Amino acid sequence: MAEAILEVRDLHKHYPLTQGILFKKQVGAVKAVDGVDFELASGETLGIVGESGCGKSTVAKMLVNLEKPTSGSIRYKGEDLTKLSPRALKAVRRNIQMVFQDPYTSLNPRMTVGDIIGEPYEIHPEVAPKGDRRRKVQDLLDVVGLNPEYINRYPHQFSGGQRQRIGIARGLALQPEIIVADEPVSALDVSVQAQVINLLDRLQAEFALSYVFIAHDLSIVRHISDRVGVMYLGRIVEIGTDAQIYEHPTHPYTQALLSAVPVPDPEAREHRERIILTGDVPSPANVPSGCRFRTRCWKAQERCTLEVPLLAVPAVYRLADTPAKHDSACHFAEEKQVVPPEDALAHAGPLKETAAGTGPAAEPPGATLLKKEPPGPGPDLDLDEKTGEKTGDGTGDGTGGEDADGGTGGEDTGGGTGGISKES
Ligand SMILES: Nc1ncnc2c1ncn2[C@@H]1O[C@H](COP(=O)(O)OP(=O)(O)OP(=O)(O)O)[C@@H](O)[C@H]1O
Repeated sequence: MAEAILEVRDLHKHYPLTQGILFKKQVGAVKAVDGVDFELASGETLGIVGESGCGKSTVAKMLVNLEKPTSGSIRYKGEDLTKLSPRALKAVRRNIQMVFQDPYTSLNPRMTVGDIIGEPYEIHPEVAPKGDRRRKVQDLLDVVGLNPEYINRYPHQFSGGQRQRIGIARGLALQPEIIVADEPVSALDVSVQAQVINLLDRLQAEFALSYVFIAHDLSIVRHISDRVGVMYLGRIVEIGTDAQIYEHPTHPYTQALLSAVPVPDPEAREHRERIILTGDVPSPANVPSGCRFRTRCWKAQERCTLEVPLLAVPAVYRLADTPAKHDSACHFAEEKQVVPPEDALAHAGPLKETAAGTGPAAEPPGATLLKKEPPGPGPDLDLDEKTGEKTGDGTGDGTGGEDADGGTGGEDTGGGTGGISKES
């Protein structure tokens, strides 16, 4: 891995739970983030996936200093951001910017697009002197595929995809090195998601950006990420390259998540195995002892109640030369192919259907059920990208009806196709 630009160690965010009105007494804590470790190399994309409530957004907020960690360190080029003075932090923070989930609520409706994108210059005037700002903002609009002439328009005059482009332009304004994107496409129409993902891909190459890309959609994360970390209840339980995680997962939680990913090939879909987890995710205010996944894990044994599994290469794979050799926080980590490898989909034979409890413990309470997934709809990610992305010239985001010109439909009928592509 190239040199780490960002290093996160033992990061915690605990929100106190208090009781009493006059005399508040802490009676517990919501352990939103409870010991997260990862590195981000220069120029790479680290995807973070996990179910709602597992702490992804809280990690993102701590990376950009919107939340203060309870403990742990966040090192940017070796400097611990949690220990910097406010003044030093302000200078360093410029290099780590965030793109938010919902472009409908994250842009101030009373501000023009020019003011929204240029607002960071008020805090960091050294990046763009006053006389230069309008031109800089217009350049940014152009870079994200919007017409620079729309600088005086308001957010409501843009479609969802266009608004997210505005959010991305704002994120780029201070020329950061790292972008933390928290579910950047989940509020968008599926037809627009691919365009925004492709834009992020292009910008990464153009500006040598490193991304922390947070999402719950595993297909999108696989497409954009070089490495992927899987979060469960405030911790990363497995981390590795996208091929290691998707094709050679060793943690039961990752395997269960992957088994729910839609498979486009009907034949592969019919033969793949579906793992259905029983029970709910425990409350982050009441985390199970030992392995936090044990209450839903079909492999759980007594050891899992007593010992917290470390995020490390499992002993069985330590000396092996296999893609299963990557960090996994499970006492009984074991490789299991859940989805056929991307390039083998066309030739995939039937995946063996195994019974729950093939691990060390057979059929414990709360066992996972294994059954074949009924044939369902294919993936809903539209892989076509429209090349004509500027508005006002008859092209746009494909959402229809939300013409930045106030027109109807029309603008969103961009021409050629691109499609998501990834060099591996
Ligand atoms: N300010 C807060 N006070 C108390 N609890 C909080 C606070 N912010 C988040 N939490 C709790 O911390 C946990 C993690 O929340 P977080 O938003 O980071 O999860 P997430 O994985 O990003 O989920 P989602 O995808 O739904 O946003 C949740 O249980 C949430 O209720």
